[in-house]
Amino acid sequence: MHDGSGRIVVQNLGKQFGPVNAVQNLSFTVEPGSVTGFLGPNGAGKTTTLRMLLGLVTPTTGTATINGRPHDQLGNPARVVGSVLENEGFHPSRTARNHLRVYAAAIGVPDQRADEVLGLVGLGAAADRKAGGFSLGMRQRLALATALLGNPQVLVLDEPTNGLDPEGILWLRNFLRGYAQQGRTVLVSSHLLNEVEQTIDQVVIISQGMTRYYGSLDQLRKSQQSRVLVQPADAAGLAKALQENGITQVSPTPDGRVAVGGSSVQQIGDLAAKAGIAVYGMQEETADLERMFFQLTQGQYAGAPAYGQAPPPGYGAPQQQVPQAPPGYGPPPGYAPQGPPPGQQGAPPQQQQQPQQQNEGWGGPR
Ligand SMILES: Nc1ncnc2c1ncn2[C@@H]1O[C@H](COP(=O)(O)OP(=O)(O)OP(=O)(O)O)[C@@H](O)[C@H]1O
Repeated sequence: MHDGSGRIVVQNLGKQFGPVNAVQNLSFTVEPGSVTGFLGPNGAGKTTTLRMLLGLVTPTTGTATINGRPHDQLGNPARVVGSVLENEGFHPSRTARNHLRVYAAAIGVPDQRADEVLGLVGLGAAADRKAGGFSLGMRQRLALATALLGNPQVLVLDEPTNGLDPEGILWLRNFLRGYAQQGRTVLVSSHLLNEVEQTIDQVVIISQGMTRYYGSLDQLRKSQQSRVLVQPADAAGLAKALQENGITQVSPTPDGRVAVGGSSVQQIGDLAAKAGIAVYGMQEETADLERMFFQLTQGQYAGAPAYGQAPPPGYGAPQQQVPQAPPGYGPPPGYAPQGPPPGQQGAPPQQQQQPQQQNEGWGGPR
């Protein structure tokens, strides 16, 4: 029997399709009570990983378990895990209710559950309409309703925001957060951080089939320090003056400026004046999570040492095939090519939003 924990554990998972390494040595844990984003660009290996988790693809290496068991050992898996994968088809001439009743019968739940889940996803009014005439948003809702039939403890959704309008994304966000607040597990893949950023607590970022970051989104956010870009008459002289005054996060930029972290415009200006170094311009750059996501997934950036010192903890060249970067940028503290940052695994869920009415937006009945 499975352990009923609601935990997803992926360990050293790999999948090779002929010469293609779709997934390589992937490890992460998804805890119940939270929404975890599974993020990466197109072709990163997200769908392959989810399909291995759901028993649809056999791993080349490693394991993927739900409640301590691989999918094929879950007994009646639809009662444990509900999933929506990309491109799921519906019989076009079957009504939404009948579609659900077919699936309900297959997993041994009563017919009336079809109407319950239609209500949950806001499709109650469209129960007798044929799925062939549904909008993309309505089809997404119907797919979610199908996943909910078995009242599963775990939900796994592959790119659920694809094709949704902003209202639909908001609806889905509230629905998923509400689901996790009931102590259930939600794993959502996406190639767009900004579409799921406000929905997720934890994040697994992959690229080229490998883990790039695994931990809480809050920690990733906190690692995003703002910095000041300074254009001085004497870059090396300014760096020296700053370092002598305890400001150590100083590095050159490709365009000849000096990037300074952990300091204010005023403080830098005062120290430059004291050292007799003219400053022609200063620009404050605020934290940008999207940029960090891009850096982690595209692998175009890696840290460079600052003036005369080692990079700060967590900064520096990643250990896995990530090309070179402009100086001054690097993966955040908590960057984890092969696993979670210390203390991040199993972090307690942080829920902030209450579920709202579940019948608005997302291409609802027309
Ligand atoms: N059945 C298959 N046979 C051969 N190669 C495959 C197969 N399935 C996936 N791949 C390859 O594995 C890699 C990862 O694909 P996957 O679909 O898992 O990525 P993804 O992150 O889900 O991308 P997307 O966001 O575009 O759906 C890609 O290079 C893809 O072409």
